[in-house]
Amino acid sequence: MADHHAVGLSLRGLTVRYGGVLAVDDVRLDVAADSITGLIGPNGAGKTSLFNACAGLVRASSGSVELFGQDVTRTSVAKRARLGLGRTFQRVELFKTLSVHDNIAMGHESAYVWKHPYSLLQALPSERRETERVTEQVMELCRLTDIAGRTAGSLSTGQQRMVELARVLAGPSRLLLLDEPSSGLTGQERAVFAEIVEDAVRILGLGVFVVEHDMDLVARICAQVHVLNFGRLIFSGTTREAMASELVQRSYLGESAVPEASGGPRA
Ligand SMILES: Nc1ncnc2c1ncn2[C@@H]1O[C@H](COP(=O)(O)OP(=O)(O)OP(=O)(O)O)[C@@H](O)[C@H]1O
Repeated sequence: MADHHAVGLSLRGLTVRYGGVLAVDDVRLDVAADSITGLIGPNGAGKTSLFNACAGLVRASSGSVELFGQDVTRTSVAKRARLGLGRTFQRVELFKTLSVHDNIAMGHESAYVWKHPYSLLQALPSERRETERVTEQVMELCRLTDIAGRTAGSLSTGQQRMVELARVLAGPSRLLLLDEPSSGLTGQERAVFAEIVEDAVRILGLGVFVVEHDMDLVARICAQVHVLNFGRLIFSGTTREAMASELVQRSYLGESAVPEASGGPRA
């Protein structure tokens, strides 16, 4: 990684085992705090396991995870979230009967609910005003203002993904883990999603670490990529370098997944 980038997430010797399965094997990588970094690799390469180890959902068998310079290897999911780690999941999970606005507001309230563990009703007026301000800002950023009153359950998959992103952005996150954010999105929605993530990074000053199979999207938004294969890190560099790397091509990209200059068919 270029020296001028502050590091958001730093993995050293990270290893994840499930019984006899070595899912993540001695991975060392850095994720910038102020740009978008991709994590790619074939099915079963260990991408989700690596993400889960970053978030604290699975335990590292060995090695370490640092978040903004603080060792969080043995820290709970909730504590990592409070330290600024946010994540979205492959399957969107929203409160289906609540409005878009209220889903996003809850993303902000969850940041201080631990201060008032018994009831959200104890939130101070100043906290409520702040929740409203942040919710409006994030809805605007994610282009959701027009559908603020709709219930989440009535939205298309693409819209639900935007709401999920907005909900995470409304929280205290400074570094986001996005797991296959483009799955279920149309081509048009992918383009909009890419713009929104880029806007969020620029305007809110975030780092993003994204697992994504759509190489067009990766090539468009990621400054750096890390490539996993059989749990091992086989490449780190710019997306352009990854596309040009024979090792990456051979182990992962194949012909059909390489985006064509003309924007040809996707894999
Ligand atoms: N809970 C588990 N118990 C046992 N083995 C697991 C478990 N989760 C994942 N694995 C195995 O660990 C390896 C890495 O899986 P992982 O899901 O992390 O890969 P991935 O790159 O995210 O794959 P995909 O792109 O298909 O989501 C695979 O061999 C998988 O079968």
